[in-house]
Amino acid sequence: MSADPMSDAERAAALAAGWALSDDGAAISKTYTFRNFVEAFGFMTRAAIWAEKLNHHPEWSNMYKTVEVRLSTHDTGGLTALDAKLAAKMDQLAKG
Ligand SMILES: C[C@H](O)[C@H](O)[C@H]1CNC2=NC(N)=NC(=O)C2=N1
Repeated sequence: MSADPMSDAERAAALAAGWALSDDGAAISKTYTFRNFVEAFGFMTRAAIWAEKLNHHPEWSNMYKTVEVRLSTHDTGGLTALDAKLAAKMDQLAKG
């Protein structure tokens, strides 16, 4: 699936939503903190379903009630519109 490079507007929106840009500009990352492990894992379950729908998958790790997420488009080695789309969807899903 080819994806357009992430636009300046999409990057600004992600940063405004609390995502951090990597030093090389090729990824964005964010740590979500939930009330407990079950809510953290429920978020991951919901996000996994959407990642599969988008065919765009996060690099993430879960420690108890936190979920660390890193998004990048492996096929292009940088940030694309798919990363912006998945980031926005994850933010929405994190609200429960
Ligand atoms: C073959 C499969 O469609 C590709 O490997 C997809 C799967 N999920 C993906 N996820 C991410 N983050 N980047 C990709 O380039 C990517 N490519």
